[in-house]
Amino acid sequence: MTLVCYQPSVPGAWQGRNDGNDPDLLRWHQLIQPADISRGPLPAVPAGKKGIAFLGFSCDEGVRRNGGRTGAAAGPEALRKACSSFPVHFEGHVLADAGNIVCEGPQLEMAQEALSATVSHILQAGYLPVVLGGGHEVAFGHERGISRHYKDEVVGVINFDAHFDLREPGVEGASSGTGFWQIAQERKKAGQPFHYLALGIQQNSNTPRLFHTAAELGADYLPASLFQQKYHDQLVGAIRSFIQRNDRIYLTTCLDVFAAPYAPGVSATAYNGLVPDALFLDCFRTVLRTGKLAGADFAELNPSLDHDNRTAKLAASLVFETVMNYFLRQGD
Ligand SMILES: N=CN[C@@H](CCC(=O)O)C(=O)O
Ligand SMILES: [Mn+2]
Ligand SMILES: [Mn+2]
Repeated sequence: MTLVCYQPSVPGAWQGRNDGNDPDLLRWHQLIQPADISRGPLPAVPAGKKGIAFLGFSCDEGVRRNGGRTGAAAGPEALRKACSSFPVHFEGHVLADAGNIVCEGPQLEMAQEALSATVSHILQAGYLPVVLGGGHEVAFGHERGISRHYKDEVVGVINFDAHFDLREPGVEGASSGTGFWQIAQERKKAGQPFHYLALGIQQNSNTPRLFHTAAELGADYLPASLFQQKYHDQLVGAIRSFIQRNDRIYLTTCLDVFAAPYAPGVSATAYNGLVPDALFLDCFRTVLRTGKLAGADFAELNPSLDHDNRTAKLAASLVFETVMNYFLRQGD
């Protein structure tokens, strides 16, 4: 595959604790298969098994254009490190590392196009793409790649985020805050519906204009204030009914949806964000267990602002959830 902005995974990206080579001692770094997809195909997935391909999106330009605190370009590297020592609780399934799409300087649109092409290549190879951001401008490229692959299907977008990211591009163009508005426009052009569910929206982080745009575009959202145990059934019910309206689901998690003590390593921290507790996990797993998941990503990790790697570890735990639920989901 010919690719711009592409770098294969660097040697040493996956390193961690080693307890030995017996199958019941293995960790992800011992099993992951690095692939240079500019030179050859991803490894074949054995019959009856599943594959997940990680892809880094190393980019600061979206957050820079959005006036935020840059540093998310180092997110993929930190996330790989934080995932490296996870134990292997599955057999026969393939974890591959497809490398990185790198945004050089201001070339955001080119990097997003490369991301889109690579995501659709990964899907074509029978893998689930799990994209490691990067700022939330990762969403536009990732979703375009999924929609490119699932041309005739309805792809719903589920975004765990404090923000709508429904801004219209400004003088500098697209940014980390415009992704879902851009997706809505593309859907309109193609005569397709825009199905968008934002979870964890903060009133104190979104202008009335953004709430208005959300209403105009027919976006669904559940505010952060609803994330209380007493609303458990309402939350899970709303997520389930959104999923039912779609053939495929693109899941994106903006790490600033979490409260600052859990996620200090993001551009825009939220003092009153979600707590990554059992209630959140139930909501997150409801999406992962649908059988419709077409891709997942984790955005806005900024290692230069992190404390004790806690944001990286939280994001890595969600990657672990994604892998476990995708590989071990019953009924397919
Ligand atoms: N991807 C982040 N988007 C937010 C950032 C807000 C901020 O930097 O305060 C937004 O555009 O609203
Ligand atoms: Mn956000
Ligand atoms: Mn966001």
